[in-house]
Amino acid sequence: MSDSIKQKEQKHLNDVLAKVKFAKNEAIQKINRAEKDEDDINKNFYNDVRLKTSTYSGMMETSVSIRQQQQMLEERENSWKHATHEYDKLSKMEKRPYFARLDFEEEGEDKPETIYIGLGSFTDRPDHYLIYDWRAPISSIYYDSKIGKLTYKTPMGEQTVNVTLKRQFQIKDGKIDTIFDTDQVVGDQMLLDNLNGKSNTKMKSIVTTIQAEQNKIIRDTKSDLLFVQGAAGSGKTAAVLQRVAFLLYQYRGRLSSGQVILFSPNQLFNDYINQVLPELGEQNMVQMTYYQYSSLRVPKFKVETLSERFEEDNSDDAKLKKINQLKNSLDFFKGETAYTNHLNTEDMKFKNLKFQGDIFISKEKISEIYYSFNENYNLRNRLDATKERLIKMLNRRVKSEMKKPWVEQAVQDLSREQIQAVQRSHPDEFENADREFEFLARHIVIGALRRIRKQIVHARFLGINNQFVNFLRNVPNLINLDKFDLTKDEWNESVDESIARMKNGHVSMADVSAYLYLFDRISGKRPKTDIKYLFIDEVQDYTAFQMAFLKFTFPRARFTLLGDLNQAIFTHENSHSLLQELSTMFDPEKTNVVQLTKSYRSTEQITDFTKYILTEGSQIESFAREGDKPVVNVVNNHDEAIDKLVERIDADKQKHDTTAIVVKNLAEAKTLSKQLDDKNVKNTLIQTENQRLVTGTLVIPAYLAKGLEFDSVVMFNGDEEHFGDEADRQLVYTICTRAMHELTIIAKKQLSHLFDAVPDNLYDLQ
Ligand SMILES: Nc1ncnc2c1ncn2[C@@H]1O[C@H](COP(=O)(O)OP(=O)(O)OP(=O)(O)O)[C@@H](O)[C@H]1O
Repeated sequence: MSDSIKQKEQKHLNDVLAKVKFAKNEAIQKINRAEKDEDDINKNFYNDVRLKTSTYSGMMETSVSIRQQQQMLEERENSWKHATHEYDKLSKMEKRPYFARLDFEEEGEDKPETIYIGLGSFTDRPDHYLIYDWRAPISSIYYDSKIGKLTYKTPMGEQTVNVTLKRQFQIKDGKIDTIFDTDQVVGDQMLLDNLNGKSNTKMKSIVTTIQAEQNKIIRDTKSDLLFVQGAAGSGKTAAVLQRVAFLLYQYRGRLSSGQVILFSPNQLFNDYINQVLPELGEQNMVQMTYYQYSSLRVPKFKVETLSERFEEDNSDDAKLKKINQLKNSLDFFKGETAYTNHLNTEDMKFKNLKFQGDIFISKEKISEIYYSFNENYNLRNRLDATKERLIKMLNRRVKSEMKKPWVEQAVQDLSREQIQAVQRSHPDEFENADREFEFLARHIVIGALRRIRKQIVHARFLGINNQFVNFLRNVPNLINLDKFDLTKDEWNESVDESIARMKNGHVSMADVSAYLYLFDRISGKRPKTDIKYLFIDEVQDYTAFQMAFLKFTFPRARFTLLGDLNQAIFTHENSHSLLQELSTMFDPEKTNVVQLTKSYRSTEQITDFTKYILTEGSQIESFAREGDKPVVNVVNNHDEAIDKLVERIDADKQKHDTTAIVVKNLAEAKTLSKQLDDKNVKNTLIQTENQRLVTGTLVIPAYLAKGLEFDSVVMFNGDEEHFGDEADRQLVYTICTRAMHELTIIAKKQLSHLFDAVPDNLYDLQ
């Protein structure tokens, strides 16, 4: 780039920065003013508020005057918030106000236009944009087009422009570092620079280099279901976080971050991505894992953890696999829906309401009331009407209970202070002693019955555990077991196991969703209509049942699902039918399936190697970023394997911030970490998802490495003994695709056959 262009651009940058500085000073003054005003209002509160409390009109006047003071405080608070937000935005802009420039001519206008694009917009006077927000309609030209004619969408319809210049900047602390002019969509050089960087414990935003196919995902506003199927490292997670920022901008004032929910694979991942939105000047959406969501809702049970689930899924128990396949299916969801519908006419289980050890209202009576309402009632209003009746019954019982001997005794046992305290709510004299007794007795009975009242209000008379068991027992009548290759006996055995687990206070991942769905249906829980957008990352690890349940729970939400069917580490072969089952849950007209085939995370050498692990990996394209070929070490025994590992760790220390040694499960991770400790090799064992990611050498089980990336990855025990099963193929792919710059596989005796299809020239055998 010629010096004169750089000088001109630096001059423009200086002008913009001067204006940004000026605006920042104004924001500081506004903040100071708002703080001073607030201080003054607080100080003068008692002078300004006219306290008159002796007459009614005086009291009214006082309250109006307090309200006025409050309003003034609120206004100052708002202007303080606004100015602080502005100040934060401008402070970021001072370092790097924009990253791109576009020159174009609009159709019908002969004067060319120049715009600059940055993380946020900036005007020096109304409607005079010195910088456009990257999410503004016009900015999409930058992401979508090469040089030349194109159309883009505006709120008023399509607009055609002729783009004559696309320029990218790297600006550091107010100085232009580099300038690239490009005729590409988003120049490869800038992307390459970004991808060459080191891994980080926090994911970064990709605003400056969003690719055209990612931009389609980010700006989709039409679909009810947006399903993104993308290769490992193709930027699914990155794109979806930009999408959240885009939606918050597009629907500002109508959509808040609290109405967007993201389900992530594990807590570690939540932590990894939680800086992206704040970096873009937006607040984080609600983030949780499915495990958190479900376990929060069943506090009395311990839900199976990620690690337990992983071990279970990899067990060789064929029957268990079939049972889980059934429980995870859409058929199971439909069967349960049919079962709950039938509860409208019969079979609802109730518990006795007890008082002082005796039955107060029997379950038979409750059932009689519940089914006394006509068939137009649904489960929710049937329950509400039952509660209402029970409360009435309870009220009627107060009188008869007051005559019971225990009440007489309780009244006699009241101390003088207790009597005085109770009588305070009865300011007048009692007519006679009988009236006084009655008053005290009523007070005692109502107090004693309060627990039952609460039980009624909270529908504790529903026997949810019993009901769940009843449902499970009924499954053979609701679902064709043959389809799942199960016998009635096998099913019944599994029900016994579920019951035994629940008696121990545990519930499996496969059971918990069905349990919650049943609970929500019979308790008439209202769906969460406030959530407008729901995102699921790593959707291939979800079951069709879970998806149907989430759709039921968040009926107004638009779904964005991201997944790589090749990385299903929990649901394996089911994952391929997930897409098909999903298509039956959403309107096909409003479903958009997008494929991302280019992988950005890894070097060309790593992507070319990893795609051969998959049986159908030929579609995956690598991004041209050079690195070393993956290294495969086949050694004779464990000691040699550890020696090779230590060698690798030492070599990596010179080049990289993070080396992750990924093993199959937690037990292996623990053993290996200890062995490295014994050799004085510093390492961090990642054993729960509640830990924080750190740099350095990590030892991590595969299921916790989901969605993450590291400079260098060592797959330890990549041999036939540990990964000899065809079912491990997707897991091996997930492990190897975590590597950004370097990949090493250490195997004892014989390399796993899952690497058989990789051509010899794509790796170095050492
Ligand atoms: N357009 C882009 N510009 C810069 N970096 C990008 C871009 N797209 C993706 N990346 C980077 O590539 C890496 C992989 O992206 P991401 O984690 O979003 O992929 P993914 O599809 O979710 O992967 P996986 O399914 O393997 O977890 C990240 O470091 C991300 O920042």
